[in-house]
Amino acid sequence: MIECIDVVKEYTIIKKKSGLSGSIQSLFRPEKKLVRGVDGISFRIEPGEIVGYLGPNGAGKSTTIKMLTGILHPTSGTVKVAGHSPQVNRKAVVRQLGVVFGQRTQLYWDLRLGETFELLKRIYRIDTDTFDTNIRLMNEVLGIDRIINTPVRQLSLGERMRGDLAAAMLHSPSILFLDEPTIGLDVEAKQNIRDFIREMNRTRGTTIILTTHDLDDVEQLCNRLIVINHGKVVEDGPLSELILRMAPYRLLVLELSHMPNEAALYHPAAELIKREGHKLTYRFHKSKLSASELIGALSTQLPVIDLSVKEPDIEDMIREMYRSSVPV
Ligand SMILES: Nc1ncnc2c1ncn2[C@@H]1O[C@H](COP(=O)(O)OP(=O)(O)OP(=O)(O)O)[C@@H](O)[C@H]1O
Repeated sequence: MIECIDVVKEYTIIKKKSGLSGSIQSLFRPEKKLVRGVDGISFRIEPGEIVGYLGPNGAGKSTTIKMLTGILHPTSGTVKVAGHSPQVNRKAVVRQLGVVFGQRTQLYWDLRLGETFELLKRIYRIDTDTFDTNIRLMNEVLGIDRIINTPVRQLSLGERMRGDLAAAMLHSPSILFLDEPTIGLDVEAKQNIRDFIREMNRTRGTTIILTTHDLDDVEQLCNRLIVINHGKVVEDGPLSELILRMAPYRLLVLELSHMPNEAALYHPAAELIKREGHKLTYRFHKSKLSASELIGALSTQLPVIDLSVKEPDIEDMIREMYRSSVPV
């Protein structure tokens, strides 16, 4: 459904020279340099997937999305969306796509939200039945009816995002690109947006590609992550697999009523990594031992009064992924 094969995108930049004479020289005899925004990426996304497309700033996420939507042409390699090249057959691709940028609205600032929708109906030539059905659905999942008569410029950030998402879905696209859809929103508004994304994927089978720096989005929504850094794909797989590979441990924290003898603290498959008063922290390998097995075994030999299991921190894991994928 979406395919990139060995895609490279080069940008030409003017090399800046230092000092006033350098600046003047650059003006008359600019020295050009090629930089790679995307450097040979390949992946395939099947219909109905929710994929997190992650990477640090400047990794090449926007460049990829722009090529998939036909805004940019790859320098080399193949890009296919729903069987079409976005560069050759942009119209056919655009019909399949909804795109939302969290940082800037695609709505018309001076129109009421409802008027914007009417305009999009004409631009996309959406038939009245489809339009009415979609407006009804957007009312149910995004509460659009409460803001439909408000001029776009008066909408709050969360309302505007709901408007943008509804606008992107009016022509029933099969693919939705969401660029930072929860940026700047409060906890409740973020939750609304995530519910909407899940709902579109569940009820309509919409394929969703999400670029985000919000790891709660990733945890709550994405079946799969593609991580890029310096224009190359450095990870591609389910979040659970990445976690197991990058952070295979869990922690069990036990609080005891009193300290028993040393031998009782021992478990053959878990390492006691911290002792603070009557509080003990064990580290164990997730694939070798379940938390309930460990809790069962230790609570027979220890006077446990409280416990908690801690999962590895996804933020740490992603940070490590970005750090370790820097080319030397
Ligand atoms: N128009 C352009 N001209 C020159 N270089 C560009 C251009 N657009 C992007 N780049 C460069 O290409 C690389 C990838 O940029 P891109 O915007 O795709 O990254 P990104 O992952 O979307 O980053 P961010 O998270 O900051 O939005 C960066 O080094 C960037 O400086």
